[in-house]
Amino acid sequence: MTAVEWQETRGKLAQQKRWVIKIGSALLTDDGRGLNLAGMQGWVDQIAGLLAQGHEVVLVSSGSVAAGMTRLGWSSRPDEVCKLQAAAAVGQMGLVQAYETAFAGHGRATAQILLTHDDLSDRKRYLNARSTLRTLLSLGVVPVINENDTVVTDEIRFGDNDTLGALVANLVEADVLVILTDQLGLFTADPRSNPDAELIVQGRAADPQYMAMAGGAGSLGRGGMITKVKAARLAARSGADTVIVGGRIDNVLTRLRAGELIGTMLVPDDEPDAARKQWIAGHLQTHGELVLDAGAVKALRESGRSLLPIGVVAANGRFERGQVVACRDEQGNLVAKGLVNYSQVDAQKIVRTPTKGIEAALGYIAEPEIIHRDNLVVL
Ligand SMILES: Nc1ncnc2c1ncn2[C@@H]1O[C@H](COP(=O)(O)OP(=O)(O)O)[C@@H](O)[C@H]1O
Ligand SMILES: N[C@@H](CCC(=O)OP(=O)(O)O)C(=O)O
Repeated sequence: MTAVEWQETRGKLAQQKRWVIKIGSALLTDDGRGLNLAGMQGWVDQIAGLLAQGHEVVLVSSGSVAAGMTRLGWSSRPDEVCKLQAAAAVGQMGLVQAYETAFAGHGRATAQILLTHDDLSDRKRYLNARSTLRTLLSLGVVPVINENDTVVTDEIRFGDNDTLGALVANLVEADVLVILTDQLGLFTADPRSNPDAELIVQGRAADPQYMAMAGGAGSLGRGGMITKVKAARLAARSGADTVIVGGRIDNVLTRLRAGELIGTMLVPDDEPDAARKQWIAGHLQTHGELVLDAGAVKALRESGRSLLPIGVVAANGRFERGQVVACRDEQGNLVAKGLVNYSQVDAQKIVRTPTKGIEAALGYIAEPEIIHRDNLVVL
């Protein structure tokens, strides 16, 4: 790949609306001495700038265990899980307090979201997390996400927040995942032990050579570069680019947006839209079906609209909210697949119903659409 091609790819960042930004322990904890408040203020100022330019930002932030250790006066990381969980609970307070204060200076509200693996593997909770995050973004709020360390056990933890960042990028279908860390990016070998290692500027997330180059963590972080390269691969599944970059670089986020060639950019093999659709279509089985009238088929096929209950004539089979259903025309041809917002029982009650009639029919309204267009793959 040539320098001109690199530059072209970086130029896309300014147009990429939805960013997930992950800030790692190695940066946040000021080498173990509590939270790096000055650093946090700097990233928040830059994120506020991104928001003002029309971007949406989800922040995935580590730092709870390290912040908790300082608050509790512990100088070394304990081995016992219960102590780590206690430290996380104490430290998370300081972490969100620091973000809330820093964002308030820009007139922005923040929202704390603590997730576990179960939240993302259970369909219903997955869909709820997704719609809450989308709502927060539409309100201009900055979600601040961390793993719910207090309730997870070793077997089920993400452990590192790189993986969590990538799954969040899948969840919100982000355009780009930015991983801020303590090195300038991915090097051909761990620069701590290989001073001659060279920075990778750009490559394909799926390229196996990057896994071979990546080593483990420094003293504070959990995952090292291996989990960052894996995260880039995961993020690519829903079409997101990943940039691994030094969080201590002056104005790092602003400069990334301006297209500067800093850090390492790892891109998906497929076009983002194709990857995103494949992801929705491929990672879930279909459970039941919705039968669409001709107007709804046209709205989906020709105008890329969401599917509203008014255009649905029947809901067949057994499905729950959050499962994938097949959408067929009245002749039985497959038109689309998508994540449905209502169970079969409720969907059947609102067929042919205008949006304003949903509440009267069900006694509640989950979403105005039966399938949102972001969750729909037209085939
Ligand atoms: N090929 C590599 N390029 C850059 N850093 C590497 C590489 N291999 C291993 N590392 C290590 O990964 C560390 C960053 O990961 P980690 O400590 O988990 O940070 P974070 O808390 O930001 O996730 C670096 O400090 C570095 O020592
Ligand atoms: N959830 C943990 C973070 C785990 C962690 O350190 O992850 P990472 O920043 O990826 O090395 C915490 O807040 O302390």
